[in-house]
Amino acid sequence: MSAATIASPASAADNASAVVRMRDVKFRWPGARGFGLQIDSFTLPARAKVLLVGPSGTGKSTVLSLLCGIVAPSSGTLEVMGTDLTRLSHSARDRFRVEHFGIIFQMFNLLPYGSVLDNVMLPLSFSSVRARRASQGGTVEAEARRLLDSLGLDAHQFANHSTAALSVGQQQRVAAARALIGAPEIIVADEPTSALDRNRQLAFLDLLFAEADKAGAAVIMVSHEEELGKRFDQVVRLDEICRAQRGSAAA
Ligand SMILES: Nc1ncnc2c1ncn2[C@@H]1O[C@H](COP(=O)(O)OP(=O)(O)OP(=O)(O)O)[C@@H](O)[C@H]1O
Repeated sequence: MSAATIASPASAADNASAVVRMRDVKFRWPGARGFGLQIDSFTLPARAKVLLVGPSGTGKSTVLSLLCGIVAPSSGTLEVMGTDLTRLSHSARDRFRVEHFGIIFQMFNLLPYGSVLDNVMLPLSFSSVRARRASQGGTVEAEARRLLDSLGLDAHQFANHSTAALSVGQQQRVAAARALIGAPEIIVADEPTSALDRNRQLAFLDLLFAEADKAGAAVIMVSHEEELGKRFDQVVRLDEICRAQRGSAAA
């Protein structure tokens, strides 16, 4: 296997300010025949936009789950913002995640009975740091509305709508605003554009990146569509950074 390190053009400087560093990480989903993977080295520089690509079922979402502490490696080092997540308890990882990560899930995971605004402001209930940042320019509601408008969903019209009544594209904007509110340092996005046509995909990425830049956030996005890579600083193929293992207890 080749061990590849994600690095932007100014590699030395970026490495010094990397937001994620993974080294010799091993993980296996439970069960004797569970899928496992091993990541030798992976570095996400601060403020970088990185696209992680690979065929379906090869472990892209699993890498994202490891990276943001939803699951824990069995061995190795996983450093995020200078904190080794492998040393944190499950609940400490949960607190750490909401503070430092904005996550756009593949199916968006919006609260179906909450309003658009309820959904966008949800992370602020769990992170006082993000709540403080979100209120810097006024109120947190004003910031939620600003993000929705900026991402292409008219807040005046939709703020109090139930998210269950929104189109997929509209839900995607709500999920993105929820990830961005309070300026977490890392935005993780799992195939958020797969339901859109190419023009809408690219337009959405432009809006997402403009807000991520404003917040100073790095973005790591997973997709099986390598052509989206032209919008990113770096495209990384999953098999460049990790090997998958099935059915043995090696990992
Ligand atoms: N929650 C889970 N429990 C057990 N095994 C899982 C779980 N999630 C994923 N897996 C296993 O991990 C393998 C990799 O899945 P993963 O979702 O990471 O791949 P992917 O590359 O993101 O796929 P896709 O592009 O289809 O979303 C799957 O084949 C499955 O066997």
